[in-house]
Amino acid sequence: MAQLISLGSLKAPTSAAKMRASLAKSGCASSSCGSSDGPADMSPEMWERVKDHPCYSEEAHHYFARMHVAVAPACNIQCNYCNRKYDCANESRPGVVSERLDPDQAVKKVIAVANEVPQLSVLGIAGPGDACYDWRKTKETFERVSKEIPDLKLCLSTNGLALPDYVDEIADMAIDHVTITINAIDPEIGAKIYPWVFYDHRRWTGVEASRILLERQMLGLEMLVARDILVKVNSVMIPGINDAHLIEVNKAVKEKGAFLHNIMPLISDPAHGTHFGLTGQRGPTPMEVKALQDKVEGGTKLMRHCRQCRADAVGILGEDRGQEFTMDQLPETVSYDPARREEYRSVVATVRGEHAATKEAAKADLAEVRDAPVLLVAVATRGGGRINLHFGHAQEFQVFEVSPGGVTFVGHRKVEQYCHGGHGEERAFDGIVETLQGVSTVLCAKIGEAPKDRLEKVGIKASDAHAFDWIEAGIAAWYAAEYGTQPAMLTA
Ligand SMILES: C[S@@+](CC[C@H](N)C(=O)[O-])C[C@H]1O[C@@H](n2cnc3c(N)ncnc32)[C@H](O)[C@@H]1O
Ligand code: SF4
Ligand code: SF4
Repeated sequence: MAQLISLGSLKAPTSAAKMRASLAKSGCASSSCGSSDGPADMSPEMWERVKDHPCYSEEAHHYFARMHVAVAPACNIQCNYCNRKYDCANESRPGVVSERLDPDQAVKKVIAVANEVPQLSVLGIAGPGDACYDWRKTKETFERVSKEIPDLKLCLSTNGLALPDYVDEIADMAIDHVTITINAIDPEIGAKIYPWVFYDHRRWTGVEASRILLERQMLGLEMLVARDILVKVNSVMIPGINDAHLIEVNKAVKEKGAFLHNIMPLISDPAHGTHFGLTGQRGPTPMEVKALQDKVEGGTKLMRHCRQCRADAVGILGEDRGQEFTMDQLPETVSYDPARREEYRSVVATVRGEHAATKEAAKADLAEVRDAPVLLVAVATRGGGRINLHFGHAQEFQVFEVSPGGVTFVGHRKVEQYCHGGHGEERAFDGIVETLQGVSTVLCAKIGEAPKDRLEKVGIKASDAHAFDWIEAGIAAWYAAEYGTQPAMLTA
């Protein structure tokens, strides 16, 4: 299985033939092995549209990467949580960029990344301002990239105010995925989030501003759905302002046909210079986010794996390779070579087959279901769907809920890396313990005795007994060993 682990590291796979041979031996050499038609709750046609999009499919994010190009700096509204002037190269947060690009530079960067990052499947424009308000640059970038790399999926993110003006062009350009940020459907609540909007040549404030924004967001959503474009709705969860209200937002966007709802925690820090940062508005804890997400289950399908990326992020979700591709590092001229991306895709098709097969096998291998607890398990992974990262190297943990009913992904939690070869391990460890609130066990590829004992003292077990297992299968095996009951169903 060593070759598969090298895919799990998500560096460019170098020995596709070896990997296929290994899979053939295990009786799973074809991409049709397992459920290649996708999850049971999705039609095969829909699966085809999302299966390579790391944000629209939780399963795809183990294998595929996105990149954002920061060509849209201007914005037509103000949100109380956003300040695009504050920038830090080490920070992963929406609206943050190291350099703004013009469409020429963006095309060059996309080609350079596509040549180097074979996992790349999506090009997104998420600001740092608004992709629709800065439409001329968004459009030119997408049109030119599509000519060079026609199979790259195009994706944009907008507050929705200018969206209805461009829906027809969006459809003509085959942009299949659009994200609208909708934080409230009640203008009174919206007024606490948006101090002003700029619309129809003038600035609007207060409830009137939110009413206009809301009407335009809903109109844009309806127009996109009518053209069969997949819409993801982002909502920033702001405790005490719109947290309880997001249940209503979820219902409303479901009625209008949104495909996904992404409830994201407010990131708030006085140093960012935002209104909320300065007034001390806090963001929710991971457990508060989970509790809200659990309440809206049954409404619009939830995205739980969003990493709240920078507007110039590059790579697999959770890793950011943006600093490797700044303009000053790119060659004078670039030309697209599809070979590595093509090879990678064929390898992933095979590996996915095996992953699906392990789940099918686990379903078929049901043990008697007995009373056993519902637990949260945190997994250290570098991608590829495996438990393949050292505890001390994790910058985030993927969290799964496990019970006799199954294994379900519930979110990720970012942490400061424990081992950094310097001071600060104490602080990092305390942060990890706080972030892992509610988690009973950590599964990782390796963990030292010292951190393991310290975790145990605060009631968190840690184990590397399932190193390099597929994540869900590893969790299921761990659970079966601990509680004598195999989870009944494995869901991604
Ligand atoms: C930078 S925006 C770009 C797209 C567009 N301007 C918008 O707001 O939808 C990308 C996403 O990040 C969210 N965002 C920006 N600042 C945030 C913060 N401080 N905390 C949480 N989410 C934030 C926005 O609400 C939006 O959903
Ligand atoms: S709409 Fe987007 S870019 Fe504009 S202020 Fe809000 S979060 Fe920032
Ligand atoms: S911010 Fe969320 S939805 Fe956007 S690219 Fe990152 S993970 Fe995907």
